[in-house]
Amino acid sequence: MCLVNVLGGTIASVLPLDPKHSEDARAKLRTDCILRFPVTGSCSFFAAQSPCYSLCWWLQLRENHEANLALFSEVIFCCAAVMDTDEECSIVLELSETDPFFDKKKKLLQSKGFSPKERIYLRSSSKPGWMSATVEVLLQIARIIQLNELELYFAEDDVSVELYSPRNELEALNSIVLLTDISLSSCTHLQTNILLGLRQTILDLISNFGDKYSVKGVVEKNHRCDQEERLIEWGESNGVMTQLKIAYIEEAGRGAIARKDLKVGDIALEIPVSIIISEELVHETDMYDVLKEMDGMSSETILLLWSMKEKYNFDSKFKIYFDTLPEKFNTGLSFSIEAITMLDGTLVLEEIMQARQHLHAQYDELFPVLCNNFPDIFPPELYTWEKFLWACELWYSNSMKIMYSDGKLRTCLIPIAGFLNHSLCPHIMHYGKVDPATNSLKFCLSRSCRSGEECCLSYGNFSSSHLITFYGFLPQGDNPYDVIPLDIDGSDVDSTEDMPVSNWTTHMIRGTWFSKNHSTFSYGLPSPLLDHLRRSRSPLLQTKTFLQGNLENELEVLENLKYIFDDMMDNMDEIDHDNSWDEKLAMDFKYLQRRIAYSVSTSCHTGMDKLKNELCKCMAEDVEG
Ligand SMILES: C[S@@+](CC[C@H](N)C(=O)[O-])C[C@H]1O[C@@H](n2cnc3c(N)ncnc32)[C@H](O)[C@@H]1O
Repeated sequence: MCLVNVLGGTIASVLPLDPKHSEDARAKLRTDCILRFPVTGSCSFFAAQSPCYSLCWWLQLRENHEANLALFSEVIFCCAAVMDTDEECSIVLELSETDPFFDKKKKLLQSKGFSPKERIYLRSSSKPGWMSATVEVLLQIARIIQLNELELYFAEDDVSVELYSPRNELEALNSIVLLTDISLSSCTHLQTNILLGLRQTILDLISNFGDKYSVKGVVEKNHRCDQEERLIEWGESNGVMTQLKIAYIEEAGRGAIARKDLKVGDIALEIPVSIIISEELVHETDMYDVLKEMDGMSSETILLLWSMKEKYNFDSKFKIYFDTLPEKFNTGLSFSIEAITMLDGTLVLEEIMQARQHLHAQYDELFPVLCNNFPDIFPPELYTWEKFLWACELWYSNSMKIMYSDGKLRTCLIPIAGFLNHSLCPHIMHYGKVDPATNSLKFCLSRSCRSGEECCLSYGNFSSSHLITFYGFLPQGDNPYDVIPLDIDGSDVDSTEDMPVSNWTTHMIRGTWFSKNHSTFSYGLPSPLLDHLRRSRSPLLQTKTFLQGNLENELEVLENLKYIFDDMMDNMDEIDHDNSWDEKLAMDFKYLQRRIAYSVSTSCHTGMDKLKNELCKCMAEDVEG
């Protein structure tokens, strides 16, 4: 018997995923990330489901803007342009054996006719279309190599995929640009022409991709940004170099606008380490002397407490920065009871409730003890619950994790960079590592940005539930990370040699509109989930055949799934008051979750109809036979 529970629902029906698995996986991913893997979001699938609370309590509630290290550190897949003859060269794309998902990616590559190490020849040919055909092959391989765990879960092996996610597409395209740049440094004249041609083709693809998939922020022209301009002037007098100016963007507060056309590889913003707010700053304060003696006090907590006081320090070096911060952050953490009540039946309800409870517990642990014992250092009027919540929201929504030249990851506030908004199709993807040569943080473009266009970052591969809770917004466009995790009982499914079970230990579902394959046995649903459900119902059946027993099994799988998602929709009653910012966000999220559940239910329904037809044909053949 296989039980499926949707994580979410009402609070009472929530079953947590196995926390051990999540933690192990997170730890593994983190290690990989720091050493050689792009951090963006690989962890967020787990983070969104299983917040863990420990020393670094407030930070771990949210994987804050992660260090985006990939293109700055080791190239994550072996790739080399090998020069063959004057007129011909080849590029080798190799999936690294140390990739945490090596086996799964290898299988996917093989299903598309590629091996983990492929040499692609670039021939300057008179045949029309040779370049686009070559680029398509390079891209197919690069996309698979660049998949993160969640994208891999939803990857389909029996269709030609044009897009796994905007993140994946931009990573794949940029990895080929990087590869051609490496090759261009050592090649002959003729090879240079071929490689430059390839490079330009990829740059054009990046530009077209941005035009097609990005949702452009609309600048509100009648809003002044005097304070923000003062901050930029202050930054520039302290060594900041920027190609961006600040403006108000509809529904997103302030944002950064390109002052001129910016190309892939251009540095949009460069911030010297000297104006980054990190733990070193606090070391110089008397507050640090008190806090460092306390057990379990993390540097993030110390920074948070420091920022509560520094905001009111007229002599602060960062006064101009603090003056530009909003008085209210409007994240899920400050949702009203009315808005929270409206979230009943949704995934975000649990996330917000857990986070709030946790923050309250942490506040109670620190206060009023600190104020009573050290009133000069912790004046009670600055350490109220409201001010504490403000600081938590500041650090959740504005901090970034940065790797310094000493190899240490630090959680930082970065003046000016804090104006960059998030996009599902970002211009800047890698910004997390201090350049030791300049001792500065560089925000380089992974896709071009036209003069006057808003320039956006990726905060990480977060679900909308996570973005609402910790950032207070729902991104525009289809978010591929909006998954509904499923807690499936019955994971000990036996495998036989010819029918191996896919070794995914957690399962999930997302809007079936993301899928290209709605045929029988696929239905737009993730194959690891379907395989698991099939095997747990009937381990010995030869699946994906049109035999009666198998079709009946298949039908039951879809019936069960449909039942769960119909139930989810029934539990999300439609309430219609969207007066305040939080009630509007709650309604928008509810609509999103309903849309996902509806798409799953509809796909199941369509699949069931197809299966019933097949069953009828099967039975008719039996009768005739
Ligand atoms: C790092 S700040 C970016 C600057 C911010 N807009 C401001 O005015 O200070 C992060 C906050 O910006 C807003 N934000 C970022 N990306 C957004 C987006 N795509 N849509 C709407 N709001 C966004 C959210 O309020 C989020 O908490």
